[in-house]
Amino acid sequence: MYTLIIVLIVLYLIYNFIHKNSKRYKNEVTGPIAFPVIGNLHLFFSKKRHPHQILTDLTKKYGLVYRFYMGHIYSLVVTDPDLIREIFVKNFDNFTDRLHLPSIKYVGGNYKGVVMADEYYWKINKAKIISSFSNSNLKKVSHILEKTASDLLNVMNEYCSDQGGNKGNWAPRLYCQKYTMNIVLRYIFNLEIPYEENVNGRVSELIDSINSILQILKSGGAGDYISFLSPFYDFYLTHFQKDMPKINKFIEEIVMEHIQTIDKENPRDLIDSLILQYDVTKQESINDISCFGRELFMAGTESTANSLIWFILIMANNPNVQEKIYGELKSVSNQKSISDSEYLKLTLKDRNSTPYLNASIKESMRYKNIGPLGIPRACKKDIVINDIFIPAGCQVFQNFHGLSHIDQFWNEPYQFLPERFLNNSHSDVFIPFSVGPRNCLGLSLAQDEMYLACANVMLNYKISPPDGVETLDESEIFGIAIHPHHFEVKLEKRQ
Ligand code: HEM
Repeated sequence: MYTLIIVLIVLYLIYNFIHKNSKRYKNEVTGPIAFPVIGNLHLFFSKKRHPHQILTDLTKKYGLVYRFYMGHIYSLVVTDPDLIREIFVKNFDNFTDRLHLPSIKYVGGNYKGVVMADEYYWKINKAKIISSFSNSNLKKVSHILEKTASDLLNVMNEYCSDQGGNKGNWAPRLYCQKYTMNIVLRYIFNLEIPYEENVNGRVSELIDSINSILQILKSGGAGDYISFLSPFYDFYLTHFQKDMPKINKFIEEIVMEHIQTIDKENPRDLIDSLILQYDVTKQESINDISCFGRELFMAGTESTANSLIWFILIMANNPNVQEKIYGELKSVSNQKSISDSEYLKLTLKDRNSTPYLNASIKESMRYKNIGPLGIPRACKKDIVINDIFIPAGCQVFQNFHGLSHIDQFWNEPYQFLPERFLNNSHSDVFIPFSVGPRNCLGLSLAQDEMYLACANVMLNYKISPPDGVETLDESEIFGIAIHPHHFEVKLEKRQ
């Protein structure tokens, strides 16, 4: 009996090996040798290189499009900008879906929200979200952004004036998280968490829960991609994971409070606008609205917070760039007799006058791309695009890290050189928000948040590594959003 089982297992492994490595279709691309069961996942076991770096390294051997098995799932890693547009723009209908994996199912509430929604729900929900975005009084968004950026400056001011009190160096992480979180909270839920509220309190708990949920997406690995482990992983997530219920409770309480206090003629925020589109007597509608709120909250906080954190770190390491930005901002602010904002010296209206800052923000997002592999999509039907066969069920990765770091597209890609964006938008390869109808919904919000925070922080403060430290560590921690190791900076108020 045991012998038979062993023979069957060995036969299966041989079959699986041949199946994965043989070319079954004309025009199929090749890739690294894939092993039975794990496929190419073993290549990620390196301690020195992160998955996005490994996938970019592989382009040297296999080119800008290659096949990579994530466990049993045939995946295509695409670093060819033309092919990315062919797939995600021209053939969008065939690549609308996300992959059905336990982690995506769990985080996306059974594929029903928007970020992790499957094709069916995405089509219904995206229309509702877009209509809510334009209905709600989000036209006031610049006011929300300015107020939140000014709150950030105020806490930084307090820090600076307290420095005599030995507060030590300034750690930007929680403050940047709070900045982006407050924008999303105000924008979606008409809520705010004042900076005076202890950063280690309720908000911090929420941030911790979000971080561990994002950790699930990051490390789904074996449970997601090794088929016989998936049901166990699914069971574990549904029954034992404690963070999602915490976030759900937080969001559901807000939605219920909105339902009770809504003024139908005057929606306060995105949740009110969604409530107007649903029959909220049904629990299912409440679940749907809560799911949108949760997903937007998660998609909109860590992504921009980490982009901002990287910007601050990079500025500390590049004093010359920082001085150049300051010079530009100072001259713009000197030319303004009155500010167009009740809160800030520089606003979104100044963007056209600050080309060097704009270039530096772009370059920081290229240099440290927080979402180096985007959110993969699934291929619906077998298709041949640009002479490349893509099978149904294939998972397609847009290799944003490769697009931002391959010599073929950039001179000195591992140097931080804002000048490269001064006369060239590089919009062919610089696409951190993805392309096509399912690209990032928060693109302009994220860009506005970045601009307001970077412009006003740079105008008001000089940032440098703490005394005795020459440069801050720029190495990356892999996650759903790539982030730096914990760091602190010295803040000096500009006169
Ligand atoms: C630096 C900041 C950000 C970056 C780099 C970023 C990048 C991305 C990327 C690469 C995708 C995947 C698109 C695809 O499937 O091809 C995405 C999706 C999405 N992002 Fe962002 N994002 C950022 C900030 C935000 C913000 C502030 C929000 C909103 C509050 C947001 C909301 C979303 C949503 C809702 C989706 C799902 C879109 C869909 O599936 O239709 N993002 N983002």
